[in-house]
Formats: sequence, structure tokens, C-alpha cells
Amino acid sequence: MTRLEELLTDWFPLQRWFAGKGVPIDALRVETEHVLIAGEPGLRVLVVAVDQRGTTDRYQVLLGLRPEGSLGDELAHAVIGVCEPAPDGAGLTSAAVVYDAVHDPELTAHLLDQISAGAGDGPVRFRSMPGSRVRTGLRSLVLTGEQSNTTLVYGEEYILKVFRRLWPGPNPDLELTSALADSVYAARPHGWIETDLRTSADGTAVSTTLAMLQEYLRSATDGWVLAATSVRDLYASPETTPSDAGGDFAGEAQRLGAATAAVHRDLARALPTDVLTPRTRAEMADGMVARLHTAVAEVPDLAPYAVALRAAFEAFAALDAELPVQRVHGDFHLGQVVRTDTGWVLLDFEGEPAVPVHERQKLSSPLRDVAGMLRSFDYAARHQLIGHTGDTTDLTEAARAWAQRNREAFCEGYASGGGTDPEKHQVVLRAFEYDKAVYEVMYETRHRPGWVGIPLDSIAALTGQTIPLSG
Ligand SMILES: Nc1ncnc2c1ncn2[C@@H]1O[C@H](COP(=O)(O)OP(=O)(O)O)[C@@H](O)[C@H]1O
Ligand SMILES: O=P(O)(O)O[C@H]1O[C@H](CO)[C@@H](O[C@H]2O[C@H](CO)[C@@H](O)[C@H](O)[C@H]2O)[C@H](O)[C@H]1O
Repeated sequence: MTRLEELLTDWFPLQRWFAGKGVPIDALRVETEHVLIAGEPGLRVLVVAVDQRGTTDRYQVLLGLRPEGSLGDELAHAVIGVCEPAPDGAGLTSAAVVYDAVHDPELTAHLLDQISAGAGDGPVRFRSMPGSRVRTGLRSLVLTGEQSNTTLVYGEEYILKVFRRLWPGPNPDLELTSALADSVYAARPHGWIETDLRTSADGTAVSTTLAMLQEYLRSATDGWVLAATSVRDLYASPETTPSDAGGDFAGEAQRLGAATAAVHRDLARALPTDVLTPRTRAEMADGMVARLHTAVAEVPDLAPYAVALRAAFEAFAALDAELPVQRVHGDFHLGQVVRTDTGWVLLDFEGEPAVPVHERQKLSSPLRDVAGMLRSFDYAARHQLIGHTGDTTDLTEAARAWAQRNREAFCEGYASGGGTDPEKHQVVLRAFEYDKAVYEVMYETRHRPGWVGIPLDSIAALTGQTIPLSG
């Protein structure tokens, strides 16, 4: 292991985007290293392979290099460590501080310049969308917050989403956002960065998205923040109904449902569609059951509900109805939608970040996204109860009413906006809701253990094993 690899081994577990937190790193290798800026400061793009418990995941690191002692205080938080020159004289010629270059506007300016120029035909390629004229000379800032990737905002003009965990192939976010380039319900794409990544199956080099440049929506307010504010208003007077409390969210939920239906319609027009046969539906249900088994093995608290969950997946498999499928969002929740001055806009079409890309590219029912958003209403209603001591009967009842009201409004908006009426497909909807809740139990256990009670309580309620909060 080189000194750089040793430093990265210590640094990776501290990163929010590192999916292998809590599991020891068996080995870490810099698989490829390409110089984007030679000299000082230097910029390199690394693909780093991390072995953990018999599996290998790959991540992108944009590595900044400056001579030791020359790094300003404003970059102190981004430091990975100090690298010595190699004894054989290859690579560095003097000791350098290496750091997470996404935090260095002097280096990230280069990425925007290169995208604007559509530069590079070598191992790292920069591309701008046909018809886009990307402005340069804008200073970048890293967006803070809980994120699976790293997002830079350039001068309130563009967002550059730097994908951290890499799978060979185009990132679904770029694929779907490009398909929605003319939609008012999605942020316009302007360009991307790509490299070649070898598949683990046969070693073929596949063009793989490293980052995506998109329009920055200046007037955007996060859907989660808006919903949480509405819940907080209700909690201030839990004896009132959600419709009478200040800050009722149902109108927004209804419009969000309609926007979601419009996006599904546009995706179905631009990208492949199909109809599930009984066999392919059974395969989808098998996938849900397999995820349940994995989750129960990792989180034993899920075990009491396994029979009820499995029964819902089997009912889905046994349905005697055709099920249209298409490309969908795949990880739809209130944090993936923003309210702008012109209405709702859907973001982050990457799918569930922990799932291999080829799985996320599979066609699915749009009701899967509907189920994702319904789960999110449930989260928004419940999360403010975390850590509440004392009698929460009134608040729990208020939360239940809030979730139910917004659930109904969203489904009504979705159906009136031209989507399949969720109310008429309860078996499908239930299976997708349960599947998402099982995913959430795993997600929370790994990333936010203090929140795992939210999906667990919902599963208890949804399976009828405690007082139901939703549905
Ligand atoms: N085009 C955009 N305009 C304004 N804000 C955005 C835009 N894209 C993303 N954001 C903000 O950044 C957050 C994270 O972006 P997202 O694509 O969801 O990243 P991640 O996959 O890491 O969660 C979003 O919740 C939203 O608040
Ligand atoms: O936004 P990401 O693509 O990183 O998605 C992951 O993180 C989400 C949390 O930020 C997680 O969403 C879960 O928590 C939300 C509240 O924070 C809630 O609204 C969602 O319904 C719930 O699923 C998402 O599952 C995960 O993939």
C-alpha cells in the first residue's frame, strides 16, 4: 500500500458518501489516477477500489495537491494527509498535502472550463449538452447536507453533482435528466464528465459518468423542509385538524402528485416501456423477498413482521393484471423534490444509491415512485416524534392525520394529472411501500441508526401489528 492509499483508508470511513461505513476495510487500491492539472496546485481524478467482506466497491476522489505548508486555513477541513515523494523518483517530487479538491474553487473552476470547452478525448472526457453554452469563471461552493454524492454550486448558475460511488455505465441521473431536458418539472442538464471503467464480469471498458452539470434552481425550497414546517405547525396545535392548522400541505401534495404524473408520462415517451408478464412480475416479487431476507439478517428487529411483509410480496406476484413498466425515479422522496417559483421540480434521478446501476436501470412500475413519496409523507409526519418524551398520544394522532391527508392529496393529484390511479392498485402500491420501508430499515441502520425506528414503526403499523399511522 502506498502512503496515499494508507491516508485514504483512514479518510474514507469519515465521509458521508462512503457506503461501507461500520465495516472494516480489508484493502484499498488506487485503481486509476489521471492528472487533470499538472503542477501546483495539482488536480487528479482517482478511481479507488475498496475491498470489504469479499466485495469490492469503487469510488471517485478528486484529489488536490499543494506543497506542504501552503494550504490555506479555509481548506484545512478538506485535508486527507501529507504524501512524501516516492523513493524511486516517480510521481511527486516533494512532499505534498493531498486534499478533497471539491472544496477548492481554484481547482473546481477547471472542471467548468473543461465542460464548457467539451475538452478531452482521452481517459477523462468533458462534454457539454448539445445547444448548451456553459458560462465559465464562476466560483464553486460545496452544498452541505446529508448526501450520497458531492454537489457543487457554481455562482448560483449551475450545480455539478460529483458521483462518488461508481458503477460501470452511464449514471441513471444523467440518462433520465437528459430525457427530461425540455420538461418544466426537471432541472435542465448542461454537461457531464466521463471516464472508462472496467466491468468486474469480463473486464470490458465501459464509459462511466463521473459528474453531471445542471441548471441551479435559485428559487428552490426543499420539499422535505416545506413538509416538515407544515408538520411543525400542526404539532403546535395538535387538537386541530391538518386542514385547519396553519401551513396545510395538501395543496402542495396534490400539485406534487400532478408533477410526478407528468414526469412519468415524459419518461414513458422518451425511454423504453414494457408490460410485466406473470413471470417477470414474479421475478420482481422474488427481488422484494430477497431484500427482505437480507434486511432481516442484518436487522433482527424486522423479523416479527417478515411473514406479513412476505405475504404482501406474494399477493403482488399472484396478481392477475397487466402491469405497465418504464424508467422511473427509483428513490423518490420529499428531499428529491423542490418547490420553485414556477412549481415543483423533481431532482436526483439516480435511483437508490446503494443498488448496482444495472438493477436501477431496470424498468419498473411508476407506482413504485408513488409508494416512495407516500413513505416520505410518513417519515415527515413521524420524524419529529423522535426523542419525544412523555405522552405523545395527541402528536401521534396528529401525525397520522397529516400523513393520511397528504397521502390522499398526492394520489388524487397523481391520478388527475394522468397517472395510474393509485387507489385502484392497492396490492401493487402496498408491495412497493413495504419494499421501500424494508430498504429504509437497512439504510437507516447503516447511515442514521437513531432514525431506524421510523421505518420499523411504519412497518408495524402498515402490517397491522400496531395502531396504523398511514393508509
Ligand atoms: N438543480 C438544483 N437546483 C437547486 N438545488 C438543487 C439542485 N439539485 C440538487 N439540489 C439540492 O441539493 C440536494 C442534494 O442533491 P441530490 O441530487 O439529491 O444529491 P444526492 O444524490 O447526493 O442526495 C437536493 O436535496 C437539493 O436541495
Ligand atoms: O437522497 P439520497 O439519494 O441520498 O437518498 C438516500 O437518503 C435519504 C435520506 O436523506 C433516504 O430517504 C429516507 O429519509 C427521508 C428523510 O430524510 C425520507 O423523506 C424518505 O422517505 C426516506 O426513504 C433514502 O431512502 C436514501 O436512498
